[in-house]
Amino acid sequence: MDQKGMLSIESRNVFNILKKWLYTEQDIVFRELISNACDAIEKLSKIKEKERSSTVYKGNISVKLDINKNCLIISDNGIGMTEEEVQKYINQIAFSGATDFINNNNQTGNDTIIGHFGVGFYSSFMISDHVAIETKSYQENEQAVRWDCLVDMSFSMKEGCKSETGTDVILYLNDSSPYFKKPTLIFDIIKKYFILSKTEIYFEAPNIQKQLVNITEPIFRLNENLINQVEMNSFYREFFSDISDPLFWFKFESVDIGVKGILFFRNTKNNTEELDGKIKVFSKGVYIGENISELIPKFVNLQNGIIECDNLPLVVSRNSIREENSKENIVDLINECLSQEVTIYLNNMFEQHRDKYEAYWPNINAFVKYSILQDKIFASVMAKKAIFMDLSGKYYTINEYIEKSKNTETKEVYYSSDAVEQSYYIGIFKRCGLNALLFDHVIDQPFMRKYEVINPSLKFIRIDSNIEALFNGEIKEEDKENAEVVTNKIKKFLGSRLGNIRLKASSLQHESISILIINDEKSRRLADMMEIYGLINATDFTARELQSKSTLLINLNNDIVRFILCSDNEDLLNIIINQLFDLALLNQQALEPEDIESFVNRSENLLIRTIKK
Ligand SMILES: Nc1ncnc2c1ncn2[C@@H]1O[C@H](COP(=O)(O)OP(=O)(O)OP(=O)(O)O)[C@@H](O)[C@H]1O
Repeated sequence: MDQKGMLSIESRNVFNILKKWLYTEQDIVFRELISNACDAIEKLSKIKEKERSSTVYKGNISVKLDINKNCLIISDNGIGMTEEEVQKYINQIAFSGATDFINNNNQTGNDTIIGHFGVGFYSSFMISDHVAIETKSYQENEQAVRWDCLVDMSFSMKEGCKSETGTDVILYLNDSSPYFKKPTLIFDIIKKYFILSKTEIYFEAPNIQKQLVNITEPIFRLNENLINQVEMNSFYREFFSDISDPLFWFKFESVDIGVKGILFFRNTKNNTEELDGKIKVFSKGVYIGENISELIPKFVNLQNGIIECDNLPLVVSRNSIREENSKENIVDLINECLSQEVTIYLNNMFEQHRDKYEAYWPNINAFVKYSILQDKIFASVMAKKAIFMDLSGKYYTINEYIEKSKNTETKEVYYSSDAVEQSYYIGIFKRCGLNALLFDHVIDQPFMRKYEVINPSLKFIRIDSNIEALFNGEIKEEDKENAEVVTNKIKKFLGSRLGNIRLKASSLQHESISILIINDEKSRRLADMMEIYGLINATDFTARELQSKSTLLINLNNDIVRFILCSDNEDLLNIIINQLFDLALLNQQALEPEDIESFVNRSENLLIRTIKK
């Protein structure tokens, strides 16, 4: 029973296996055949280089849809094949000429020859049942070869009639082929995969004049100081189909891992853009994918960019990127490199061009904060570089703000989450010479919580919460009795309207404040969370009130409050107390719709009283 030997393969099934396992999209045919043509050109130019040939060699590829002959022809003026090479590399599936070429021509591993499995050519049977090759080798005295193969794997070889060096791959298509109806499908595929190919690729079809498809010398590959900004912007807009110019861009290169590229920061001021940007990855000039999650850190994906890494294979599946390069772990290296490059660039801008950083901030604000929440490398440097505008319109980092503000010991930072909703409190702060930061982007809340976790001694307090201490509110011994009288009167006239709101009378330094609703920061945050998770309704003030402990702060130093203290006019007290309470609710955006009518009536009543006086 003991046996040794080579496994055999039923060759007639090979095409089916190739079609099913390796190739799922027809795009692959064009990618493989044009890659072969690029390889053939690359090989010939390397040979010419080595021979120090005096004639200038310029490779080019043309893809032509011929409706009369029902075929698609992919021609190159590359190295071509001898009869022997067709026998070896085409008639034997899974036999690549790439390794032979590198060995025979003493090439180093860092060339840009693409193929290596020796199967790509056979993807052509995905769209054609009859494939032919007309080829002539660059070698002198070699006869041109014509090779024909049908989908049943029967082939014939004979002397060809090609007179120029190079190869034509001819795919005979069915009448029903979609490409005859819509030749632009081919144009779009070539553009997608080979837009950055260094070799000129032309396309020609009935009713479509021969035209260059790719950009052989894209502007972003130029040395940075040779780049014209206007041309760069128009390249960007076209390449990424963006209506706006980029905010800014930077190029990067890591020689160690063989990766280079450019990142464009998107101008998101219209807020109509898709959340994710487009990071297009190319290997040896061929497009291999967009926003590949293994390669690109999630936060970098928010921007647009081009990454070129010749060490990546033209993968069939994304997972194989990781497997193929598991030794070098190129995926992780590229991922880390991108995190670092973005971090270094923004950190340098913060450190060296603060004015520029601040000017871009409205546009990069959400990106920087999201990235801090997402990426450890980025957060380790940039968490301290997030800036916030204060009430006077100046930008500060949290640390800068704490250092300059009065609250150094307590490290309490007051903030407004909505300058319109909290305008009354902002007004009070400004009147009292106090300052606060604007945290008015949705991402500011999670950012703030993370910042507090990292810096436990720091507390963020919303401008309408726990602010009593700011006004040096205190209750003197001699005021205690007055405080009780005022509180009782207010309780009496507000009755059930007070709900859960507690009362507190205090002598505040600032006389202009009469009564104020103050929320407890902790319970308000809890209520906000419950609202986010749908446990309470945003418009249900009573439910919110139950969750957020609010206090009605009464300023004994205010004239209206003094009037309440002294007056016995129950009718007037009722009007004034309810009016003040409605105003306090209004300032909290919490005046319920059913109370608005009585508020308006009471206001009119007060006006009539004033007129009659
Ligand atoms: N246009 C061409 N000009 C010259 N030689 C070619 C051309 N197309 C294919 N060949 C030869 O045929 C070989 C097999 O091609 P095939 O596409 O099947 O595999 P590959 O390109 O080597 O590797 P891969 O499977 O990764 O594409 C190539 O290595 C090359 O030697």
